[in-house]
Amino acid sequence: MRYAHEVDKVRAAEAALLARLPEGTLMQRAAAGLAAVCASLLPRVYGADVVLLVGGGDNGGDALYAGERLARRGARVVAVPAGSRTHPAGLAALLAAGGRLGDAAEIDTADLVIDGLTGIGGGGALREPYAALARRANETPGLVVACDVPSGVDANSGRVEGEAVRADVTVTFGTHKPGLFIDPGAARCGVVELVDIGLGPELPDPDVTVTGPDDVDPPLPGPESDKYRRGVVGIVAGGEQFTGAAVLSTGGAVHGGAGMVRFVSVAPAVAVVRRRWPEAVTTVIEPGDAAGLAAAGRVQAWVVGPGLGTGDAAAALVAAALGTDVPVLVDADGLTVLARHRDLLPGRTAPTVLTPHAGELARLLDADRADIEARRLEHVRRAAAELRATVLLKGSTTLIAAAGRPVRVNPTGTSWLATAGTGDVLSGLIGALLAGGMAALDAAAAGAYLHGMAARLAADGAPLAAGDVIGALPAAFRTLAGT
Ligand SMILES: NC(=O)C1=CN([C@@H]2O[C@H](COP(=O)(O)OP(=O)(O)OC[C@H]3O[C@@H](n4cnc5c(N)ncnc54)[C@H](OP(=O)(O)O)[C@@H]3O)[C@@H](O)[C@H]2O)[C@@H](O)CC1
Ligand SMILES: Nc1ncnc2c1ncn2[C@@H]1O[C@H](COP(=O)(O)OP(=O)(O)O)[C@@H](O)[C@H]1O
Ligand SMILES: [K+]
Repeated sequence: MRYAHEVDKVRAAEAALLARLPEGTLMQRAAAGLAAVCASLLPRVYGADVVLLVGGGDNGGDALYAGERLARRGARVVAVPAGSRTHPAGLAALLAAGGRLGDAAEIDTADLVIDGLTGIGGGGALREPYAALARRANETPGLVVACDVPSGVDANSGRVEGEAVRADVTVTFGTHKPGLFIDPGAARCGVVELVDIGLGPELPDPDVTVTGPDDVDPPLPGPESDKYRRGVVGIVAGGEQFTGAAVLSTGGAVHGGAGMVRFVSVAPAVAVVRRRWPEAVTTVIEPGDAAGLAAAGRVQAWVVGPGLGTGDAAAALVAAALGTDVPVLVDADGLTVLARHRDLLPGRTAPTVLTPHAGELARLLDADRADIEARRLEHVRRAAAELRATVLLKGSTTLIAAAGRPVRVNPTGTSWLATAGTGDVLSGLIGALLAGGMAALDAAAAGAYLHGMAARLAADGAPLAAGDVIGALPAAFRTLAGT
């Protein structure tokens, strides 16, 4: 499992390690790793044109020492300083190895550019001349290798406020930084290579982990299984007018491995679901009939909200589901209802999973949507703590938080998922995994992984419809070992 640490943890670990090592050791380890990756990317190091973009801090120092190593192997290395200060020992080493100082125009013809403008010390939008150098590096036909973090990307959050380097490869040191995994920063990194500088023993538990195939462990049927033991998921979705969300959520559950799907709603939604998913066992209720929900039969997890509406009838059903002692996933309209009835959450004894997009989370937290999108990690953590739930924040990087646990980042998504109805599929899928007995955080992470994988398989470079994601769920499950 790949993992990441925030900057303060990295600095503390570095300080602990530095205290035991001769001065400069860590920077030399970082530079050696960076130079080795650069050398592996060049057809030939000897004679290659390498430009170093050198900021005023130690990130620039790393780039200078990596440049020294490449110069010693015969590369023509030019340093372009951006700060009022340039790491003096690093610059001296580069010059002694045959490197020289140059200007920004040399970026245009470089075979390889090393971005050493800012690393974990960067903050806010890049100022000039840093920004202009980043812009120019983004236009060069040569390779761009970011040192530690692409400059302009906030290492903790992935936030990009102005110009940011778009790297082909990012060579990061000691541990990953969360911003390398979270968009928009993640999209600037290219391939991420981790260089071991010996930090491991000094590092605390990670702040963020990335779900890998080995972490996705959905319940599988065995000889003892029957439909009840595999898990019955109850879905409360759709209304008089909106029936599509109900169909999609039910489809996600049917193909998500539920032993049985119970669908509970008003007559028009039940009619449509029954036609599309004869596998579902349906119950017709009057609008807002909480007793009807309770009488639908035993379930091991509820999904409530897609297409439900946001009025009093919907609120009664959300309250009824949250009043049970089984896991409940609240999505879509259910979240809008919850924003007005936050009192429904604290009394729960069973797990609650909330699956908002940024707009829905903004309503839940009384926050600004743009602020949530800019600082997704911070907000998803805050939501999990304040709402006492597992919170899955949807969007171009799906993040999943539960209090006291590392935030999970989902790596499988694709921007083709940005189409109406795909979120409804996700809710049914996670509901099925909850009903199958998975813990809330694991179910949400596994659901996001399988959903993103299904979308990739279904899209294959072309637009997809939400229904295609359902159709590709079996193929997504098959990508996991052991299924
Ligand atoms: N610690 C260690 O042991 C190890 C650390 N290592 C390396 O050190 C890096 C951290 O070095 P660091 O702390 O010196 O910070 P760094 O990333 O160079 O940034 C500071 C510079 O950026 C500038 N700057 C900032 N924001 C800016 C903006 N918006 N726009 C423009 N400029 C801006 C800021 O300017 P100032 O604010 O001073 O004017 C200052 O000059 C780390 O990422 C890794 O590469 C490795 O060698 C392994 C061992
Ligand atoms: N730019 C994007 N890149 C990757 N995935 C995205 C992007 N935008 C949205 N998604 C994903 O698409 C789905 C949309 O869900 P949602 O917003 O609830 O839509 P709906 O309510 O129409 O079903 C979520 O899984 C979300 O993570
Ligand atoms: K950098």
